[in-house]
Amino acid sequence: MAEVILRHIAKAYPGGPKVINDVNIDVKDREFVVLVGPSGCGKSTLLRMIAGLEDITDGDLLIDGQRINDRAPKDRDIAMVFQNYALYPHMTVYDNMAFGLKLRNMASDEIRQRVTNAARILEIENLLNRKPKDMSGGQRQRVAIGRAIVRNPKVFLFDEPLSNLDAKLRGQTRIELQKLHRELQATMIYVTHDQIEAMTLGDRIVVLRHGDVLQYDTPLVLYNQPANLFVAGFIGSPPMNFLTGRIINSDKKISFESTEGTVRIDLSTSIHQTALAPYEGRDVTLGVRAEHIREQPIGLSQRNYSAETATLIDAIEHMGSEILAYFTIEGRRFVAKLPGGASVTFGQPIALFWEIDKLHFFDTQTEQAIR
Ligand SMILES: Nc1ncnc2c1ncn2[C@@H]1O[C@H](COP(=O)(O)OP(=O)(O)OP(=O)(O)O)[C@@H](O)[C@H]1O
Repeated sequence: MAEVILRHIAKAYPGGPKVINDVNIDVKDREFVVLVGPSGCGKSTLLRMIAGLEDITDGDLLIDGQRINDRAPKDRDIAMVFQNYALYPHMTVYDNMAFGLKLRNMASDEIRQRVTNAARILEIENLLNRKPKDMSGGQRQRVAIGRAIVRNPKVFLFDEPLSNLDAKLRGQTRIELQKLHRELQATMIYVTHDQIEAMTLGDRIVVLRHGDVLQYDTPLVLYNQPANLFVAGFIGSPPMNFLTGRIINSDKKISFESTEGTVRIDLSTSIHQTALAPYEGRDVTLGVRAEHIREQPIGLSQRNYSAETATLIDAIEHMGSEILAYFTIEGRRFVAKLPGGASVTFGQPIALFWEIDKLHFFDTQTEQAIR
């Protein structure tokens, strides 16, 4: 069992403002939770507080119900894997992995068994006699993870462990980390600034900004029901398209009209109607994902797509199975994800349809989703 609970956790560095404000997170036993957010949002600070490498200014940190705020890092039964691997350059892989166990006076048979087992899981058995300088970045990263595994900790912490790897290796290692998590059945907390890494690895994801948790939920909920503009724009690739405007109500028909009036969408038969009714006359921001803009409204019932939006495609990216088609509305760049076979040409006028029930609306002032 290893359940980690952060209750009203706050952090201020000496003489500075708060960099973590009242954070509440529960990580269930065996869960893989990812902390994600832009640079400086406080994710490393939060992880280091869990590891015991930073003091906690306020709040309670509980592991399996025990408050461990003041417990030394070595007594927390937590292992951390760092971005820069932090291997000892003069030691072999075996000794790097065995070192922490020797310090704990573990019997050498037990050490050998643990190191061999970790090396098998990570498929680095043939590297045990190498020194770090004679290995690739990906291999060094495995050794760093192996050093955590041999300790058999209650909780694994990862601080951007893949950021020194090239794109291809990052992709492969992501899949290996998923397998590792399944095999070890351990609680893992993982920090990254990369939303794709967060989406592919996390059972649940904590989105942080300026030391606040903006949403904590599963990848699919973050993607399909972002709680606010920030999460909507941060999660997803390509990012969600946004258009500012207001809700108008004429002849008892609710619709969205963009600020400059070039887009008007009848919402009167949509799922948004009830939630948007109180917003009549107010500023809202419409969000639409690239895959919900279509070249043709095939497969949608009539009430489910917008009147066509006539536009000019100003850039095209052929991805093979799909085409990213870029266009501009009221000075904002939009992107539509069209099927690979779609006949779109640069500079040609095109009519695009928006899936109405898949649109998102946000209160422009509070930035919160309107539901
Ligand atoms: N030792 C320190 N003393 C004072 N302020 C610090 C210290 N370490 C971090 N900070 C500040 O705390 C805030 C959060 O930093 P932190 O490193 O946790 O962010 P992060 O989200 O991990 O960013 P990055 O992705 O760039 O590593 C930042 O504003 C940073 O400047």
